[in-house]
Amino acid sequence: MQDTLEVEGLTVRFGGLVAVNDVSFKIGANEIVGLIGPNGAGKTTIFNSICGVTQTAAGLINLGSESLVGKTNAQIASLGVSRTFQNVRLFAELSVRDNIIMGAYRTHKCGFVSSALRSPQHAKIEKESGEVADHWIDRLGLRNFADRSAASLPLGIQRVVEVARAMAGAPKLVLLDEPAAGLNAIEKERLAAIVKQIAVEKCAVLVVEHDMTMVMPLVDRLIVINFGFKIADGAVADVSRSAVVQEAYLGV
Ligand SMILES: Nc1ncnc2c1ncn2[C@@H]1O[C@H](COP(=O)(O)OP(=O)(O)OP(=O)(O)O)[C@@H](O)[C@H]1O
Repeated sequence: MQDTLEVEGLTVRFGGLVAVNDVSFKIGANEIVGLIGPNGAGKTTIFNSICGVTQTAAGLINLGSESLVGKTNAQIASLGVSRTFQNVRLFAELSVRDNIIMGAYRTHKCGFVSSALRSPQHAKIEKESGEVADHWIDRLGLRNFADRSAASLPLGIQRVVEVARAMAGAPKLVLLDEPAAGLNAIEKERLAAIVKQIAVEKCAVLVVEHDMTMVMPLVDRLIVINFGFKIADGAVADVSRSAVVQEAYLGV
């Protein structure tokens, strides 16, 4: 079976600095993979390359049969890559439901004129997007918050809303950028359970996270980056036993 994401020989340069050096990995559907490494290792740069935010110097990034290299962030999103942010980026004044509807809209191509004139096509999209939002509200336990503004909610709930918004776009790949940042232990546990649920949706998940207490039980596999190089890729137990990883990452 074809992998959802295939990264081959990815290299990214910032002037003279090689931030990502010939990195290759694959992620299959339903797989949750952690991307870890010390500060400045190159994790965010890999993330941003997949999203089309950072220009690559060399290598392939394929989502199924589609090449993502050279595509814009918006094109990549419409091909099926969703993400959440370390600093939650919701529409603060909009309700939880409307935030999630925004995620569902992304899958539709309805022009400005059609929207402005409230054409039958636009009405249909609006109805479908509402149904998708309600599905994710119920699925991720957000019903009690659906009509509240995003800004009025605790960070732990806002992160769940971001995941729901990402899922409403029916992605093939979800990128989670430090989802545990700022959460307490209970919120982390709840979010980890939710991430496990979304992987069941034939969705591949790539998580950048420093918090090992959240990552270890969550992921199927760990990829470790150090100074731009991939130094390990395997099951959590194997990677955490690796001498190279312990030396580089844990400073042992
Ligand atoms: N826009 C940029 N211009 C120049 N250098 C950059 C840029 N973005 C990142 N870098 C450098 O590239 C290297 C990799 O950075 P990156 O942010 O990808 O690491 P990281 O593993 O995500 O680190 P952290 O865990 O601290 O977020 C670092 O040396 C960083 O200083």
